[in-house]
Amino acid sequence: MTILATEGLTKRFPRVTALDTLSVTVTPGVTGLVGANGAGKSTLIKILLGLLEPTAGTAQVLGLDVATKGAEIRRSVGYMPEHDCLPPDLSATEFVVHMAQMSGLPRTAARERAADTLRHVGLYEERYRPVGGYSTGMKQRVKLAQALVHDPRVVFLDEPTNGLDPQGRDDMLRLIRRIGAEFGISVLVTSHLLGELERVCDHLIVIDGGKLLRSSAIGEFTGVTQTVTVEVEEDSRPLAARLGELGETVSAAGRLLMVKVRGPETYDAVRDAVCDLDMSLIRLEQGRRRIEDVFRGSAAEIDETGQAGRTHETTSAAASGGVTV
Ligand SMILES: Nc1ncnc2c1ncn2[C@@H]1O[C@H](COP(=O)(O)OP(=O)(O)OP(=O)(O)O)[C@@H](O)[C@H]1O
Repeated sequence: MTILATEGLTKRFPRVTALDTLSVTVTPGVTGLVGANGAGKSTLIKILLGLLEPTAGTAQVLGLDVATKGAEIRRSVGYMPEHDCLPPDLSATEFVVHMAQMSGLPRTAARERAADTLRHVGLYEERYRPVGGYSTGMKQRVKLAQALVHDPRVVFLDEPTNGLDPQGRDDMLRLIRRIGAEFGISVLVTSHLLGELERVCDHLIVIDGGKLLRSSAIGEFTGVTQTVTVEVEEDSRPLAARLGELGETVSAAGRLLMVKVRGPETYDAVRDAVCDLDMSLIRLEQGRRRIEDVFRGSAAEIDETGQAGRTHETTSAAASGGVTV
């Protein structure tokens, strides 16, 4: 089943091409859309909602053409916009009930759904207070609640962790995971931070300058590496030396040793060396690549394909944890 698909999607503004012949397919689950600021993420979401007309190309959401079925798409899709858009004098309840009614729910059903949804996003106690006095994290939850209140099949979340502190980010990421896993709603979530999408998504789409860099299942980004991480209770330097004598390639990262796996004999060598030195093994773990490492590695590849140097900057900046405006 396809949640959405674009084919050659292009959006040109007078001074910039925001989307450049983008062809992607999204299947059910939680999909991350990652790219630096200005990569074209919000533009794509607005086109998918039928709020912005593409210059060229086509797109469908839930099988509906964005060019002609915008209103129908918006009935089945929830949208959490990036920027603050909440009326400060209304309470969360008043606002979310209003949004539910706008989606066609009768008043009583709207009130019930709003109460349920606010409880799901963790805003039950404070729901009668005016939104203007809320913290950023609480405002993000109200925006999320209004996107969910009409029981959509899909939600588009545009930078939901923006402006949140680490605890708020963790809470929001957990909520996003629950929306996908427990409520069975497919999620398209954007971020300029690769690391946080790695934690919640099943699939990742990476764009830069409006072009597709990569679209893959998370497992394909983070497949196992040929490195094993070894941690012992004692000073690890004698162990590194011993493994070196046994012909293993070892590098140290703090108190951890990274040992290149030649084959099963590498595991035997670690076991024997730890025993010989009478050490206590805490951890022996096969390495998994982090998405950020994949992009560090692929910067060279990208350059070879002749893409603009900007791509390199984007990926390295994203790899270091974030890209700012
Ligand atoms: N209405 C508009 N008119 C002119 N240019 C626009 C308009 N909307 C977006 N752009 C430009 O299109 C490019 C893509 O913008 P977009 O907002 O889609 O990026 P983004 O990846 O969502 O980044 P951000 O997270 O900073 O919003 C940017 O260069 C932006 O300045």
